[in-house]
Amino acid sequence: MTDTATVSHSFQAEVSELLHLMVHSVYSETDIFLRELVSNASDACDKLRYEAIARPDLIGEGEPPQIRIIPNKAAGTLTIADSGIGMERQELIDHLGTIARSGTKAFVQKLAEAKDGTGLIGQFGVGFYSAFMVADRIVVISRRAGENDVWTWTSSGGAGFEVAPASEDDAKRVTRGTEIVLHLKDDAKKYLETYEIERIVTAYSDNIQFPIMLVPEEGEPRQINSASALWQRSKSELTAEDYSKAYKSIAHAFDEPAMTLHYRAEGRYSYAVLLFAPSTKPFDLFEPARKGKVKLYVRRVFITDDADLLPAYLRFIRGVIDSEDLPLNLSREMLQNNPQLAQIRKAVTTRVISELEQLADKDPDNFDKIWAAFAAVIKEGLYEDFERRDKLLSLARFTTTSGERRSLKQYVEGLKENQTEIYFLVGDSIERLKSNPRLEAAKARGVEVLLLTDPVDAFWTSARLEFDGKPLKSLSQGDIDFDPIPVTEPKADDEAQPAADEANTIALIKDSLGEHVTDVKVSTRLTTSASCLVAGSHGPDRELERILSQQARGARTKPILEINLRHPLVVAVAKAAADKAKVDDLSFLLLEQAQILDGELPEDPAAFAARLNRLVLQGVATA
Ligand SMILES: Nc1ncnc2c1ncn2[C@@H]1O[C@H](COP(=O)(O)OP(=O)(O)OP(=O)(O)O)[C@@H](O)[C@H]1O
Repeated sequence: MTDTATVSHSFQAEVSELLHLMVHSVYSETDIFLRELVSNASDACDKLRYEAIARPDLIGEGEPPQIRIIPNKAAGTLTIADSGIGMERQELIDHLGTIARSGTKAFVQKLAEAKDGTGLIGQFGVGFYSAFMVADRIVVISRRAGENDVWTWTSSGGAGFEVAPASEDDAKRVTRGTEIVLHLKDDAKKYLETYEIERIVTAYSDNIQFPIMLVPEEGEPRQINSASALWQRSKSELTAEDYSKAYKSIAHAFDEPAMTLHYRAEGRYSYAVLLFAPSTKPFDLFEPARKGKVKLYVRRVFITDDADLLPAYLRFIRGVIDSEDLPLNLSREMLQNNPQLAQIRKAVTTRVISELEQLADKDPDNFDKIWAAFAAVIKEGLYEDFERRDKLLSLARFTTTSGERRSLKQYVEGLKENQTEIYFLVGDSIERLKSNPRLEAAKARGVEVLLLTDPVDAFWTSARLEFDGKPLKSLSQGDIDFDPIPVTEPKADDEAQPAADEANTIALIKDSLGEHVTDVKVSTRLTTSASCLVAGSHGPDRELERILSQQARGARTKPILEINLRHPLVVAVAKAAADKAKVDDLSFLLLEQAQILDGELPEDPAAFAARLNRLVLQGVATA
């Protein structure tokens, strides 16, 4: 194989799936293809400007980085050309033949599952491939900055693409960067009209920092975007619409921002900040890498979106930080160890959190959107960011036995007489938690309980936090004493029921269950159920143990069985004292019931079924 031949390649399977959808899509808002291509062109110009800091010859006397849009009615083509970094042969194959971003991969999976994925296209960009919505053939001609070779990539969608050396004419014309020639489908010919192009660029790409030149078939090329770094402008000049557009173009987003933070820090270090919180959740929020996407600029030059400018628990925040005093030639090591960046990170993090606090106060609707989409991420900060833990706790909103989106401040305002702790239960669904027997004593006293169902909840709650001097306590741990809190809803029939003899009953059950539990105790938290399981007061919460053991990250400890002395099943144990087999059956039933109420299986389901049958049949026989 030589470099002079045309070589055919197949698309990665996900790309073929995506293209199939693009080609057959009935999605009406095809305009976004232009935004995607212009934004790729702008990224290419950013990369060139960055590489040229170390190698000024890459730009040299050549064309400054810019983007041109060239309609050609006779040929039926629309060309998007940039004088950016360009791609060499292998880059064309890799970048325009596969999907690298995991977010897009997840997106394609969603598309495959959805019956009609067209709504998803509008909600999440799909980059370069969206051009196949409007074009039936695409030719890409590219020259990497500083290289002699120029390459052509051609595809009509379908299974694959071809890569070949560019023709002499093409090579002469493309001195640096990339030309993307779209052979428009018949129903997409409107994109050859200059007013259409201008409309779309103004709507989606006005904030692109490089000049976007419209090259009409007649007349002179003219710039159609304002090409200003919006974050450098003063707040008073800008409208909500300006910000919304900036968000969409900087974050490649389709939703509206739920929070906008724009300010300039002056002092020891000067920098401009323009940050947004999205109102919807992206697909890659729970990537193990937990990477943020805030872009670092230095004096208007894009440096990287990989500088971790905010802690991982704020990775959903999008936008730009533009420093006046950092050096332009920041290396990767400098990014990690630069004290000035560390300062900026600290100050901006604090500012984002205080902005969220203000939003919660002044614009609860938008705050709720952020909380609904990103609570599970923000709560990671509760065990990671010791310094800001209190602030994050007051930001947090919870579903509780009293309602939804309750803050701890509201919780504390509603504390009952003698209540000194904040109670919570962790589990996997609100419905299941609501029927959890451990809630009974709290319910009888009108005590509010936080119901926590995000996986992260089992982790941060293990950190033994306090709010307003009140410790947060799990109802599935041992040492809860509800007795000092007066009962507001006494259970008449409970009182009427004679209680079983405490010492005797406990001894009987302990003897039956042996190693299956660490202890058997009388419960103060049960009023209607017979039994429940709790962890020791110093061990981990049972839910955390369950999650860790599912991930094979720790063995489970034996629980403590708590029993309700007034429950008929417990009373029956005492009554059956002389019949060891029956005491065993009843004791195990108390344990197994409690396991089932926790959403677990009894250790030996067959033995459980046999036991249940025996007891039921005895009951039927005596009835
Ligand atoms: N005009 C261009 N110049 C240089 N490289 C490009 C150009 N267009 C695309 N690429 C390369 O192809 C890759 C894939 O582009 P694509 O639009 O599919 O995804 P993306 O740009 O990474 O994602 P997104 O569009 O969401 O930012 C880019 O990351 C880039 O490396």
